[in-house]
Amino acid sequence: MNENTVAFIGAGNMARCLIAALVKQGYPAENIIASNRNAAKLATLAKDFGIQVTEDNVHAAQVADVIVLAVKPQLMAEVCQAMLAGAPEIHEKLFVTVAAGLPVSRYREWLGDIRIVRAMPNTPAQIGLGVTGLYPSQCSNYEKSFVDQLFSGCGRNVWLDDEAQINHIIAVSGSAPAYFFYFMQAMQQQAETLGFSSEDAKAMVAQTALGAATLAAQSDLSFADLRAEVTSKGGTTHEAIETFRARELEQTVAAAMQAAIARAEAMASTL
Ligand SMILES: NC(=O)C1=CN([C@@H]2O[C@H](COP(=O)(O)OP(=O)(O)OC[C@H]3O[C@@H](n4cnc5c(N)ncnc54)[C@H](O)[C@@H]3O)[C@@H](O)[C@H]2O)C=CC1
Ligand SMILES: O=C(O)[C@@H]1CCC=N1
Repeated sequence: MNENTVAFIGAGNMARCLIAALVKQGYPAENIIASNRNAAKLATLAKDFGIQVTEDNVHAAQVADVIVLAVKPQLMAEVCQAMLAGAPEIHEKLFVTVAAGLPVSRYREWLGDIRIVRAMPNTPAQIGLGVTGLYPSQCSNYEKSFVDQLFSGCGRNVWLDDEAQINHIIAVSGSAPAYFFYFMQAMQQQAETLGFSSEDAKAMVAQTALGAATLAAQSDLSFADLRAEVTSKGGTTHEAIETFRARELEQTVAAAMQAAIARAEAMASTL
């Protein structure tokens, strides 16, 4: 499978995470090509990972066996239509898209009756600790297993039977690293208010998050039971948790996740 050439169309944050994971898992760098409008990003990718780079999307698509679409959803129509105009034969290749919101039906309007996997990774992919939702359409078993391998270095893959679930995965894992970063940012700010240096505050918050996440991932206990282990009756944690509860943390989290889903659904109809 490693002999397939993989082209990334759009070489921003997400493409960089995926390329980092691929190269780390031993995918041959010479079989990866990234195309981008911004030459500076390409130079950094070439230097960091030894991959091929180009500013010509059509060239990248032509030399590839698998084309990973990684531009912003708002640019996807223009990028796909320009690629197909430059190289009509590419509609025979396997496409993977990481864009939020856009359904398979839109790609078929732009590229013809293509075989495609919608993927929803997240940024911890770059250190092999990501979650990727995958929804295949008209793909062979070989193609599905190739895509599974492509994302396996990113962390955990979750294959979906229903395309609507991709929007749910956005809320649960695609967008979710940002929720945790926001929570950690708020904690760091308060730690600094308490007198810790910015460096110490960040290190303490990150280490606590790492410890809690690792413990939760390795434990058979539920999140509620793990929380109970920390919470002494009449103690400090109880006061903190009751403050979150009084300010409706659970309802806030649910509303934020529903807002992410609603945005993805709106993108499907407006882009
Ligand atoms: N950042 C994230 O956590 C995640 C992002 N995604 C999806 O990944 C896609 C890319 O997002 P990011 O990497 O965050 O954005 P980004 O803005 O970092 O990367 C997009 C790249 O596309 C390049 N570009 C713009 N027009 C182009 C063109 N005509 N041809 C070639 N390259 C062009 C830009 O220069 C930029 O480097 C989006 O569709 C997003 O929905 C999916 C999951 C997670
Ligand atoms: O914010 C976004 O739209 C993208 C999709 C998931 C994470 N980032």
